Amino acid sequence: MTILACNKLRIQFGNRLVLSDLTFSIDEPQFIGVFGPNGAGKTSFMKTILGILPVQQGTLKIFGKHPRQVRKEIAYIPQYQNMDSFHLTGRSFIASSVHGNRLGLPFLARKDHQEIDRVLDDVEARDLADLSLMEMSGGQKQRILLAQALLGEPRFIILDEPFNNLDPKWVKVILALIKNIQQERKISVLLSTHDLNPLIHVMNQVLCIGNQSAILGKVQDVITAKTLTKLYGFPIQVIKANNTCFVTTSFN
Ligand SMILES: Nc1ncnc2c1ncn2[C@@H]1O[C@H](COP(=O)(O)OP(=O)(O)OP(=O)(O)O)[C@@H](O)[C@H]1O
Repeated sequence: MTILACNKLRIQFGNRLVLSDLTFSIDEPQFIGVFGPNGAGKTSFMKTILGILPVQQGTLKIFGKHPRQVRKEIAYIPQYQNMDSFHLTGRSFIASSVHGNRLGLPFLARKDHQEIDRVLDDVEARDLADLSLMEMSGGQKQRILLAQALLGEPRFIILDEPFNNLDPKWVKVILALIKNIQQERKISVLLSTHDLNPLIHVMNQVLCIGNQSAILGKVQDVITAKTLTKLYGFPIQVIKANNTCFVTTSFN
């Protein structure tokens, strides 16, 4: 079954055209990295998949349906989440959305507690269950957010720049967890980042967004100096070495 299909999709805010004529499909569960300059439309595209932003022109189908019809099957970790203001433990934070609601602590049945334990185990975070969010590091909070996203066993997970302010060790840990879950459950992951390098060996395909358009393809086909320089409108170098490639800029 086709997972995601866009046909001549256009995203626009008033007169500001963000993306136009997007046509591509994802036909099997994959890990897809989303890459592109600031303001290119990565978040807007993700919000359109979620049905938060309307499709203005063209079509976008997810699991063959309109985004709003499959909302419960898609988990979303937005770009900015200030968890410091919450006087909650990891478990309480996850519990606050166990019934799909985001605010307030619901009464939890035994099966809800089991579900919370399950998602904590999924991200190897049982030790964080009783720790206050205020005491957690960025990487620990990211694991709690991921656990919350796994409630209800989503078929599609969208993560908008989850690695902001994380050091390379935590990026590696979180990325390995996500990749493991994606492969084991055969679900789809769309993850945006400004640093593509940690994803090079993890993603199946990359979606490069820029210049009001997007290209989906294998890393070796899409991550080239020519393509990225065009999408960024700025010189980008791609250095290939030791079976990997590094995306970099020249500031000279
Ligand atoms: N609700 C909105 N109303 C008007 N313009 C918007 C709105 N949301 C986003 N935009 C504009 O649409 C463009 C794309 O924004 P978007 O946040 O999708 O980009 P992005 O690729 O995610 O950027 P970044 O990498 O900086 O997070 C930007 O020019 C932004 O100013």
